[in-house]
Amino acid sequence: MRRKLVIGNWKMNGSRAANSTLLAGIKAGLGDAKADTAVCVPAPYLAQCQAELTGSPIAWGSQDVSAHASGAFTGEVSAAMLLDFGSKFALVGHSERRSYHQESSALVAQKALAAVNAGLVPVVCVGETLDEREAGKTADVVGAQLDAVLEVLGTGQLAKIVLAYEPVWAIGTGKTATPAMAQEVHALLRARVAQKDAAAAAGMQILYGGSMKPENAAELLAQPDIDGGLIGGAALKAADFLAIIGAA
Ligand SMILES: O=C[C@H](O)COP(=O)(O)O
Repeated sequence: MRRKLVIGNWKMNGSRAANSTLLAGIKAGLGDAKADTAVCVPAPYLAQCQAELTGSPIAWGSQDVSAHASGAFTGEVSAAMLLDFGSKFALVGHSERRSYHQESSALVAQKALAAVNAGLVPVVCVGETLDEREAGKTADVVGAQLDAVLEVLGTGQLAKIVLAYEPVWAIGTGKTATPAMAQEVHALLRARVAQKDAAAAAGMQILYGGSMKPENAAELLAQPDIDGGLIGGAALKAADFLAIIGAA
């Protein structure tokens, strides 16, 4: 039985004061939630998460990680640096990184590998655009994005990653994939992982992201291959984030 995992992706939002209020609200309302919980925050706030979340059940992580271990890579943050601040997760290949920063699937795969090698859990994001979906290319697009990662990870490493299916057309738009649409893609992603490592596929947490909110979370999270959520906008309000965690 896979545990449910709900991750809040704050994107480029927050301030020290607002973060404190949000984290305190989440901690206060978490109760005995059954789902695992984490927040992926802008890198400058990792120290704040470490200070305010250590000892709580809430894990934290980054929204990106360098493919390189160290050196002359201005502006990048290495996996070791993220670990220095107690991070557990690193998002890799979020569609906003792929589209605004031209990150290729090959680079995303190298980032996932760097994370795994350092002991971070990469949350590998895949997803198709609306044009790709309407052209019937969803399976090919997400399959190719996944394959790039499967190619670089060695035996045993597949059990150390989390996948997130985020249809690009559903991110921040208020449009959500129907539970059936999301389930179909999650099942095909799991089947593709199973071709390489059946045990890892059976245990792999595959999260859905894209306008998940309290009103639609329960139905999405009830699907057999949806193991949690990667939450954007609704993760910025403690009550909404807690409601989604409660639905998981
Ligand atoms: O990483 C989170 C996703 O991009 C979803 O964002 P959203 O919940 O605001 O649609």
